[in-house]
Amino acid sequence: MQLVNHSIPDGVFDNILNGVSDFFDQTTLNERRIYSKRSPSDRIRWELNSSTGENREYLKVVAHPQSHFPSNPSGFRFNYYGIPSSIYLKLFWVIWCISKILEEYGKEMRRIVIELARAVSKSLGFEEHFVEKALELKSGFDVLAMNLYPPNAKSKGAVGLPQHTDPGFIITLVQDVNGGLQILSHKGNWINAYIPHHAILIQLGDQLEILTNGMYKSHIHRVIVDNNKVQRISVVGLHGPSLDRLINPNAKFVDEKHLKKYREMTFKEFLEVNGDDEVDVQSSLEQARLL
Ligand SMILES: O=C(O)CCC(=O)C(=O)O
Ligand SMILES: [Fe+2]
Repeated sequence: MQLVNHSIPDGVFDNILNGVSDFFDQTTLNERRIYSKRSPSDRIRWELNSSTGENREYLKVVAHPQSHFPSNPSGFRFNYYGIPSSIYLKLFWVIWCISKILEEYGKEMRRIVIELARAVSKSLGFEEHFVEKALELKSGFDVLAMNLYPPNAKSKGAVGLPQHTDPGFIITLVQDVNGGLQILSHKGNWINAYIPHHAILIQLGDQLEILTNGMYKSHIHRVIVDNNKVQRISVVGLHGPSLDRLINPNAKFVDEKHLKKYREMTFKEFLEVNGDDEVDVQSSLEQARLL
């Protein structure tokens, strides 16, 4: 689904995509490596995968309930592991310059997500706050992932990101150039996602599938890079329930004909099933499946 009439000023999209592009342009790979995973408590996480199975660099930042953009010092590491402080200061400066943009973007996406939660509640026949309450979205766990895919000439294969679903309620996505993202249709065909300029792509996440006992399906998607002449940036908002919230198929969707298909887990447990931690925001829908 694409949201076009969203009342978010165009400048918010231009700022975030330019800001993320500046971040990658103004820093070297070695400098960005500072944010490699070192501890599960890190609130900023960088990774580069450059192989036949995945060609993507990303920076993930926790955006809610507490934003960890580097204007908030708890999100920032200083002077560990013998890395010269000049590199820390440079990265701090570069990210600090875009932190207001990230914060503004994160807030706009949350507003959209709450509006969608109300629309989804009504579409399910519940009162409009049903989803917000069931997932405790007020203290929902949101992560922004800033993804950079190389042009085909620089990738190690056709795959930007292998097929997966994303945890959470709703996933928002904006991009600088079209190309690469594909969504699996219910008939089993890969559909190229075309996202108009200044539109937001909305995908459904695992916890909505669990809450509705499989009535709404989490979107299976992947990124293919072999047609990309230029590099592509996407900014993905993973908007989830509160980490401590137990997520269970709602009774309305369970009866003798529709048995409970997923086990009950807190969102945090769900994110940790495969040995990942919450900032990795990896799916474990298959492990949660009972039927
Ligand atoms: O970059 C894209 O188009 C998709 C990224 C994605 O699926 C993710 O970050 O989970
Ligand atoms: Fe994804």
